[in-house]
Amino acid sequence: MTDPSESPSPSEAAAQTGDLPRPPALRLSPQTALFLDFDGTLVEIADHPDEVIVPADLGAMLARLSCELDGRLAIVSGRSLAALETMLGPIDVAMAGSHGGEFRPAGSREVHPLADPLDDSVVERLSRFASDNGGLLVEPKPYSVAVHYRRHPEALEGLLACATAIAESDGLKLKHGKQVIELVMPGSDKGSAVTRFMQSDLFAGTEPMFLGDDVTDEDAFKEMARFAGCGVLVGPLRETAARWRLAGVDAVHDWLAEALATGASPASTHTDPETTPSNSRTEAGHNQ
Ligand SMILES: O=P(O)(O)OC[C@H]1O[C@H](O[C@H]2O[C@H](CO)[C@@H](O)[C@H](O)[C@H]2O)[C@H](O)[C@@H](O)[C@@H]1O
Repeated sequence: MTDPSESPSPSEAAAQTGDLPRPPALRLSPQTALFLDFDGTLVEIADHPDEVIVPADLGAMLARLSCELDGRLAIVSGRSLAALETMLGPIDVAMAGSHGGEFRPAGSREVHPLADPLDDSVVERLSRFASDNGGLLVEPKPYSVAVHYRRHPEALEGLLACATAIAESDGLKLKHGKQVIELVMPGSDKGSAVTRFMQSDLFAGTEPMFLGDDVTDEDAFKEMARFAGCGVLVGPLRETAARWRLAGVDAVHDWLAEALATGASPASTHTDPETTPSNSRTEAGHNQ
């Protein structure tokens, strides 16, 4: 039998193989909390935000997982809660939207703001830039705004200058995601969203896992350390605070489906002694 103490930790394995290991099987135990990003994690990236293909069974699978975890599953997205509900239908799953600007607990459709709304003039100024530069897509959300340059890569430099100027004059935070520049209220990100959930009675004391693909998910990966949890990078390897990696959206679906097929295991946790490091979980750059 393998002695777990002789198995490499994720960071040792990463150093040996140049990659992050696959996460251990998800166990649907009372100690587990699960946080899932949406775009690039649960659905493949598409050319336009409205063009993503949502698998027909995704909402039902998430609802089942949430039920097995007694509500300790949350979708944490840059999208608005309204957009997530349009994509997934009226499922009873906890969600945080607009990069931590708003959230709703499981079992409720009531939206709780976590940030102040953006001033209308922010969207107006970005919309002016967008229409002057070939019609970039502006996606206003209740607590943030995104400008997509996927179809206009030539506009990136000007967009960055425009958004940086607005961020500085209005005291906002700029996020640069996948072919998108976003402005959000300061203090609002995926890390603060995770903390909001982890401080609730339902999530308190559990070990969280956060699955995400984008650099905006790094705030949440780093926050995992506060709660003895770990991040799972979805997609190609890059510099990250995540400890594990799944190759892409299909691998995420398989990993979640395996957990449902195996069923609840009340006495166990998702922690796997062979892959869980005993040292600090925040160290970044181990895959540089
Ligand atoms: O946190 P997420 O759930 O990953 O949301 C991040 C942003 O996702 C959406 O934009 C991204 O996905 C689009 C559809 O695949 C793609 O066209 C775009 O280039 C990506 O940036 C969404 O529109 C944004 O509001 C989210 O912040």
